[in-house]
Amino acid sequence: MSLTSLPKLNLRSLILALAVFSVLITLGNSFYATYKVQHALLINNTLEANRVYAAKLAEMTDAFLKSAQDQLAYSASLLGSQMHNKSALMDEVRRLNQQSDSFNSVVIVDANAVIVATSPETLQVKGFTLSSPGAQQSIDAKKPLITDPFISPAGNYIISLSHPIFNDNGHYLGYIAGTIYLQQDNILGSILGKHYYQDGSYLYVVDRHKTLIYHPDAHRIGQRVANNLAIDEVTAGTEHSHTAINSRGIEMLAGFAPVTRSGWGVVAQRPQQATLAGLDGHIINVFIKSMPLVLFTLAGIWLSATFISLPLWQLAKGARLMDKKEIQQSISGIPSWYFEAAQLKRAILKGMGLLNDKISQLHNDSHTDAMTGLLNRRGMQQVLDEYREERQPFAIITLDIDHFKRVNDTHGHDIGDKVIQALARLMRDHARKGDALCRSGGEEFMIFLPGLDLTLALDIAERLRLQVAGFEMPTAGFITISLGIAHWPGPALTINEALKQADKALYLAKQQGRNRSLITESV
Ligand SMILES: Nc1nc2c(ncn2[C@@H]2O[C@H](COP(=O)(O)OP(=O)(O)OP(=O)(O)O)[C@@H](O)[C@H]2O)c(=O)[nH]1
Repeated sequence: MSLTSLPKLNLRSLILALAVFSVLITLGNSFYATYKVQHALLINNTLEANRVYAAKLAEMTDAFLKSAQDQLAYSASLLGSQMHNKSALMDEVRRLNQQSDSFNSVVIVDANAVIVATSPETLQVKGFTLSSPGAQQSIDAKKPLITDPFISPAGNYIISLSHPIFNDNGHYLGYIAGTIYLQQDNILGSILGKHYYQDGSYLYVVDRHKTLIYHPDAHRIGQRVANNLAIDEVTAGTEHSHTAINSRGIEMLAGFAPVTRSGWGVVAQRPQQATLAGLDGHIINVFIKSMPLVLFTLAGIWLSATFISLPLWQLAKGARLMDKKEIQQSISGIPSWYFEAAQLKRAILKGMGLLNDKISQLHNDSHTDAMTGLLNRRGMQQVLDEYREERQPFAIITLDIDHFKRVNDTHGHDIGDKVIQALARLMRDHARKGDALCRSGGEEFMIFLPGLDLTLALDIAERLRLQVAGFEMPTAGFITISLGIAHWPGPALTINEALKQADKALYLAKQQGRNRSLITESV
């Protein structure tokens, strides 16, 4: 299909299409940008909130460990002189265990790794010689210690905070330890579990070997976590946040902070999907809220497009109907309020003016005899048609120069032409407004006199004849004319018949000696 065969679009549709396209592109662009900005904002805010949250909890955990170690240090300082006093030892472990919720159990172990006192006593491990790595760690260290997780003699998975006991001479007597049962209710749960979020958010704690020591899913405690960037970084002592894939393959927004005292790491995380869940709804909400303004804008564009294109549309419509008579006036009335429309209107009106002049000139030319300026046969026919249509009665004078051949023969054709032109001038001088003067043949003329009867027409014919006879033609001198007169009364007679009567009268005038006017009423 060629371009020219496509249906033509109008200017208003084009402006509308362009404006609507621009509005849609701008809207799409701003929604996309809003979505992107909100997306980044939500993720960054969540990452930062999780980092701050993890840092806060790491700080709280650190404060708890310090307080617990201070408590153990105090007890150790009391026990330096009491290691032989079994009841004092029992009182102290009971006090420590019951006075606060810091520990699940408290034990005192002598230098030979034998448990000498426990609280609660239900543990029934008193007298038991410890061989667990945690116990050995505490004995070997001989200094305050937070152990790695290990299995206690009572079968609990624990970590232990211990403090060495020395006598006044600085001799090592053993240690006092508070334990935290990792897989049961414990102080870490009290500190960390209270802050549990909704919508899939959770936090966990790893020790310095990346072993989970606190996790909302108790089954996971004791597991070592590999290939987790957040854990790698937090156990290296870094406080930060970034996305990480959890053990179930879910993308999480993780914030993490180290607990410096123990080398542990606290990780707080939220599923990325939960963070972004509201975003689509938010964007749809923005879309719905912006709709009234968008529709208002589109209506404004539609009105503007109509207003802008109206003058050009009216001019184009006018130009298409240029051949209609009244169109020039209606084009003049088009309000062309901007430069291009005003110029086009001017050009169209000017073009139409020139065209009309040309047409009327051509019309005149085709209806006028060039030599005399009188009507030619076509012009004559038009006048007769109008009379017939209007049923306008008229008188006919047909006239012919007498012996015109002689003028030509004597003075030449050019002088003959001048005589014809002079006669035409005389006829015009004698005519009333409304008479139609025609050159019907070489030296033959006709005059139509609307509304006149035969008598009046005869008078006029006579006056013209006398005028011509008394007028000296250039070079040719005096000439005479013969005239035949008839009348068309209306549809009772055909115009052709009336013309024939006039011809007949002229013929008779010639026959009767020329230079006369005759009436014939019937052929
Ligand atoms: N100069 C000139 N002569 C014309 C023109 N038209 C016709 N004639 C001449 O007019 C003459 C008419 O001659 P005829 O028809 O014989 O009639 P006449 O000589 O006028 O004689 P009657 O009409 O009988 O009085 C011819 O010689 C034509 O050549 C014209 O436009 N110019």
